[in-house]
Amino acid sequence: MIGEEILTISNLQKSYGTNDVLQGIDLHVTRGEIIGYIGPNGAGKSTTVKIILGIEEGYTGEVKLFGRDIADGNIEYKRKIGYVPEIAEVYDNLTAHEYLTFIGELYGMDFDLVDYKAKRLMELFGVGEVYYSRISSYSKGMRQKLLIISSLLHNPEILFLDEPINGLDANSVMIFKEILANLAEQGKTIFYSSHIMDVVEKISSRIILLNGGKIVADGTFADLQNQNKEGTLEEIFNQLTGFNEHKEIGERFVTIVQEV
Ligand SMILES: Nc1ncnc2c1ncn2[C@@H]1O[C@H](COP(=O)(O)OP(=O)(O)OP(=O)(O)O)[C@@H](O)[C@H]1O
Repeated sequence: MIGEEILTISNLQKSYGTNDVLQGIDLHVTRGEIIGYIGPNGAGKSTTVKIILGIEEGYTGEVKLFGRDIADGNIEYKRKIGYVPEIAEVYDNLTAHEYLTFIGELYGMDFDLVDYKAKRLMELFGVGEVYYSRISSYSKGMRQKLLIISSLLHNPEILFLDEPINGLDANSVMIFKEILANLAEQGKTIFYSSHIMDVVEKISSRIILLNGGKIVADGTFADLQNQNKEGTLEEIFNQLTGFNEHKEIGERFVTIVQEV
């Protein structure tokens, strides 16, 4: 059902010691949205996602997924989530066939169905020929494609993607953008964290910028352009995070490199 609220975050706060990473996040996400979740290094993007996934505890505030508080002890909601972490631990000694069927079976899928889906998806992503090869022999991009496929095998309702196109070549990025647009059309919700601003600008139906523990911008790219100096998302990001020292820092960096 389009228009249905999938994710609701109310006054989410999280600290690590004296580091108050999230200082009251409020967010309402509707089915079918592609949220570009951006912010400077260390802003708390991964922390937010880990809390929603139930991997990170010790927060205050409330997180509701599919209408239920994730802290209510019922972990059934995790079956409806797909996740591509920024850094993933994959069992390198397995083949994609072994790994993906293992993941599928963890989700309670039938072996033959998951094997069929995994093989077809690998083929469509241009890596069908390494389906029976060990993951340890994969290139970076091949590994990334495997992670993307593994997050989608069980047909999740919501996808959390942390730098998902790391290592993908230009053609594969184009395929991936189409996959995301199609998933959103089918009513899937996508939460996309990345530093690659031109891709975020193009694929997101809504962009959320986290800075200093708070959401400092929330809207379509056009909204953000209207509220700020017109320009690319990269320029808006620079403006909203108050950053304009790149030239000076770059010069000083190279000066120090040249000291011998
Ligand atoms: N397990 C942890 N223990 C202590 N501090 C942590 C832990 N995890 C994250 N932090 C801190 O929380 C802050 C937010 O980290 P987080 O990984 O959420 O940022 P991010 O926005 O995803 O950054 P990046 O863009 O660099 O991936 C950082 O200051 C980080 O050092």
